[in-house]
Amino acid sequence: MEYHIPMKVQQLGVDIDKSQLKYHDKEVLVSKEFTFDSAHHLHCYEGKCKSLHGHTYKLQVIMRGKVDERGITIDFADIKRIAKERVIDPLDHRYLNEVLPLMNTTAENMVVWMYEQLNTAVREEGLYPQVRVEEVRLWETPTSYAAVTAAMMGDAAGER
Ligand SMILES: Nc1nc2c(c(=O)[nH]1)N=C([C@H](O)[C@H](O)COP(=O)(O)OP(=O)(O)OP(=O)(O)O)CN2
Ligand SMILES: [Zn+2]
Repeated sequence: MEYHIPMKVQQLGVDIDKSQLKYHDKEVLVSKEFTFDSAHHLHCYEGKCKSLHGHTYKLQVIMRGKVDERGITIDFADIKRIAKERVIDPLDHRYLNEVLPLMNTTAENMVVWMYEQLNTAVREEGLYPQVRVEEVRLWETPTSYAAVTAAMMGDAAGER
């Protein structure tokens, strides 16, 4: 996204040159966390999780990109909007085996699906061409999570 900031900007009441602004252009990770509640059961699994049960899942979305002249990589509000539209709202208070594409609803399979949903949204919107999904983590319980990174998905810098 292009922001037109006057060559002279006011910071702390002092006019400074844009070239004096520190830190824009540096790459930074930006992260936001969400929770949602869903029911599921596992197939091909012997243990308590073969029966219908529920979790309060925790999702962490980590984006990576250059800091713009406002000092922002990607607005936290945009991460929230994208995650809600593409992941949280379709899954919250739903039966996962019914709403997800055909898969065993393990944390591993779900986190790959989530990464793909988020990555597609960021690319399709084009609001932040310099930003990409760097890592997605999905906690099924407070002590168990699965994660994928851009490098694991073949989307790391230089691979695109
Ligand atoms: N590698 C995976 N193992 C298990 C998954 C999974 O998605 N990936 N899922 C389950 C079940 O869905 C289960 O509900 C969660 O398992 P578990 O961590 O064993 O559940 P607990 O309630 O015992 O968790 P605590 O935080 O230790 O209380 C099983 N395995
Ligand atoms: Zn479970």
